[in-house]
Amino acid sequence: MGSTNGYDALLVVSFGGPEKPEDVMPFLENVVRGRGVPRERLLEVEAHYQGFGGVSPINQQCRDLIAALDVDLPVYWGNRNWHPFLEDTVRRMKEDGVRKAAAFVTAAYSSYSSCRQYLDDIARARAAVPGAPEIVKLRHYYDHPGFIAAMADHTREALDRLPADAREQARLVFTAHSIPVSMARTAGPAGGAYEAQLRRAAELVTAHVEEGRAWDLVWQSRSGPPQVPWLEPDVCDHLEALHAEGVRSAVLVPIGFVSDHMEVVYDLDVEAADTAEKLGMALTRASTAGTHPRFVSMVAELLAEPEPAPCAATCCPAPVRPAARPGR
Ligand SMILES: CC1=C(CCC(=O)O)c2cc3nc(cc4[nH]c(cc5[nH]c(cc1n2)c(C)c5CCC(=O)O)c(CCC(=O)O)c4C)C(CCC(=O)O)=C3C
Ligand SMILES: [Fe+2]
Repeated sequence: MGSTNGYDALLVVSFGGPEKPEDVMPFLENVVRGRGVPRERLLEVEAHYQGFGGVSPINQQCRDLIAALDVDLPVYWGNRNWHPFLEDTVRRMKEDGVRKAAAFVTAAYSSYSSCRQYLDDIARARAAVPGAPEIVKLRHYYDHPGFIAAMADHTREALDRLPADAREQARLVFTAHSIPVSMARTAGPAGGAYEAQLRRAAELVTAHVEEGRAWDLVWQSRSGPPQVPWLEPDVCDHLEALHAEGVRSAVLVPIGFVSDHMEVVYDLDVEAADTAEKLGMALTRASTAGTHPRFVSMVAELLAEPEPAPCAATCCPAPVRPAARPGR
């Protein structure tokens, strides 16, 4: 599919992840630089990565998505936190003569972490490369029919993986990365957009799967210092609450992510699965959009849309972080 907007390249922008054990700590230090994440939390998360051989799945998932794309443009890939770094990619784009690229970010929703921070990453990379191409971030796609169709298909598959007698009553438990409550309040042009968009996507997916089936939206992968409030409830606490209400089966739907990266395979497939087993609940997990054909074709459709208006400068502001206490 061609582009009507004068794009001469597509840039896939992602989070990045380590691919060998010795890269895990330097990667994590990039992620949390200046963000007040306690050391204990970092060491805990390091153990999750080392438990998977020091390899995050996310980079390979970006390669797979790029390989699956059917677009008539050269495709580049740059990350926020690990190689290939965005700045190196933007330099290569400039050397290749790219003048105006569309950026597809592997995050579908509004918030500082899922939108503004990527815009800032792109701006910083461009500032470091004299003559850098113009880079236009494609719009949020949480409600795009391609994303919704992919998630609905994967949710149906996960329902089918439940024991037959557990399907009828199974709750759909949509999950997304928790963020600080203060970040959630200021997400999007009028605030609250992260949660509102997630609710909308969950509603659309449920309507495609089975109108009227009960669903919830809960949070996973909480980070940050314990005294700072983040969105709750956590998915594991929620499974306990459901169990106490008499619910005996659930399908986890990681609607907040677009690939089965570490947050999904550790926090859901290890931790939440463990919680469900202890409770005696039947639990399956839907795959993320990944390389589902409708998700892949969505990228080409976004490229063909009229160029999106840039986000207002006041949209999804950077959080004001409490100054680190002395001795920390
Ligand atoms: C909204 C959101 C998304 C979804 C949008 C998007 O996809 O961008 C997301 C994705 C991801 N988060 C990831 C990993 C991590 N996130 C962390 C920490 C944090 N995430 C936050 C938010 C989000 N994160 C926040 C507010 C923090 C606190 C620090 C800060 O204010 O920035 C930490 C630090 C350690 C810890 O967990 O405490 C890690 C290691 C990976 C990679 C997985 C892999 O390697 O496969 C991915 C895709
Ligand atoms: Fe994160």
